[in-house]
Amino acid sequence: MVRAPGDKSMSHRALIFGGMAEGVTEIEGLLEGDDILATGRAMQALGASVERVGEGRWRVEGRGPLRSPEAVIDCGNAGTGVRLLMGAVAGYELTATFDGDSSLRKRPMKRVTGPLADMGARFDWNAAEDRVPLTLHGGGLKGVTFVQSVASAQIKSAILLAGLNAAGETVVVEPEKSRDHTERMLRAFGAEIEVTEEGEGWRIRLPGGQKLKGTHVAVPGDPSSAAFPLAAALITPGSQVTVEAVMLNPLRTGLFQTWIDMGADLTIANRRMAGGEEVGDVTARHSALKGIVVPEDRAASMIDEYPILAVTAAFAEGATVMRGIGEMRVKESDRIALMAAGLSACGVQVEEEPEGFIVTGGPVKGAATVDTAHDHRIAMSHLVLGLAAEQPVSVRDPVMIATSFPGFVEMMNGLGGNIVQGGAA
Ligand SMILES: O=C(O)C1=C[C@@H](OP(=O)(O)O)[C@@H](O)[C@H](O)C1
Ligand SMILES: C=C(OP(=O)(O)O)C(=O)O
Repeated sequence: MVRAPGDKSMSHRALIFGGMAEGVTEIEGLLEGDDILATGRAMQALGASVERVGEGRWRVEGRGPLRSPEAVIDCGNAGTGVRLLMGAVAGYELTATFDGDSSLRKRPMKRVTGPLADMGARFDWNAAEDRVPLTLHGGGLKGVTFVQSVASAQIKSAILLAGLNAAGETVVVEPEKSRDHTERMLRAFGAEIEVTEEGEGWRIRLPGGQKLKGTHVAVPGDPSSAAFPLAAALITPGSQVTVEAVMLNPLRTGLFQTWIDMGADLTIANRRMAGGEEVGDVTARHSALKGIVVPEDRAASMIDEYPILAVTAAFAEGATVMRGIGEMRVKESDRIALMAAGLSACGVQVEEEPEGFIVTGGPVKGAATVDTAHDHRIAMSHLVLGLAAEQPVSVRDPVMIATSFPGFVEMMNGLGGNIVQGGAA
């Protein structure tokens, strides 16, 4: 039995909301990964008090309106960090410059700066349009109605956070549902927020001029991280792994359903509530998987999980068709291209499409050194593949694993894996 690190989405939000709130926020189970530590430093630079008081236990205290930081805010590798922070600060009278690593500098930012500019924030592109580094001038916002064209919780969250300090009402219409951690956690911080079902998605209404109140946040285990040890069990003969206290928010569990559809022996026990979310202990046993066509309307609920799904598909009988996932190309790397290249190098049959890919199972040779382009999920996916491949697999640049899953190598080796760190790449 192992425990996955704290959920990354909830950890960013707990630090940001805590720093915007009046009073003290106590967090337990915080993911102490590099993405989150960068968000903690950012909130501190913006004037909040952010203090580690024990393992995974943090105390955050808002100190009035956020203020202009003295230095550039470095969000590292974190898309969630930079986009939510921009939304959070946009409602305050301040100027802040945001930057990140070479991966973050390639990711689109207009999807968030566009609606924030409609609300009244101003932006200077410091290097290239649509990219960090950029400078944000906040304050004087008015609420807007924004209809999402991509199902993105990062965009939705940035607009809602800006809306807290805007004049009038902010409305976000999502034609397709994306993870709802912001809506749930804002409520826990005392915010008034109304969510109504609309078609396949929902309409979210948030009155402006609201103050958050500090609270207690218990962060459950991250299903996106739990996916790696569970995948290892599914593809390695004789294996069984249980990950305890995994968050089971239905907007995050598309992968588990997909594996079950592929014939996986995956069971969930001890369902209970923790930190406002349902959690459960998830057990995977080595299974004879078969390829399927993954329903496209499931994409938002498993968008970060396609790399590891593709690995398990390589060990399945037949083809697994993954489509409607063009968003994968604008994550920490172009994940469709990187997975296609990595799997092909390991002897797996992959067909790349503009907005998806098809993986056909068969013997997985391994015996390759794979590029990860600063992407934690590409690195972890190929290391898991290596556990069950005929010959070992190496990954370049594995240091990014620490952004979301510190202790990954130790956990996998504790479960019987043989991942060796260091050596020639
Ligand atoms: O809001 C969040 O915490 C996240 C939203 C998703 O991104 P998009 O909003 O770009 O879909 C996801 O890929 C990311 O890892 C975390
Ligand atoms: C896409 C991811 O994160 P982010 O957008 O925060 O960089 C991820 O963790 O897979």
